[in-house]
Amino acid sequence: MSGKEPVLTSNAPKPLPGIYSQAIKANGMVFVSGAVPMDPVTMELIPGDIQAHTTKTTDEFEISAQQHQCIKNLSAILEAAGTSLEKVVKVNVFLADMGDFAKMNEVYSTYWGDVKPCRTCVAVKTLPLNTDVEIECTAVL
Ligand SMILES: CC(=[NH2+])C(=O)[O-]
Repeated sequence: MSGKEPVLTSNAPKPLPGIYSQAIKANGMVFVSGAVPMDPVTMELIPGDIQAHTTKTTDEFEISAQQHQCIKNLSAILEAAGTSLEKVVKVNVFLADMGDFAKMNEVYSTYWGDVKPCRTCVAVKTLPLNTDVEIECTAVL
């Protein structure tokens, strides 16, 4: 397999068959595909009012919930690969609307402790399934 080892866990949404892997381990690193805010059990995008601790359903809570789900999915894939969120060195965040930048950062800042991974954030025209956010990462094993 030329030093490339695919990662597959049922604790994260299944990848599209024949299209991409959840992650690839290679050369002491793990490269994780973009995670969308999909529930791995239902394979559906989480609803906007998912925040269990509030009844608010504003855009702010919607993207927060979506972002937490993306990171939860990344975390499940990293664990399946034998590493963890703590070992992430690079993150790419894709937003459907750069107007969400500040609220995305509010949630984002609660992860990764003091030494944050490198990060790129871009807004794109649309994301798969019309979600608001997609996040990918690279970690060391
Ligand atoms: C969802 C995703 N990672 C893709 O490339 O379609």
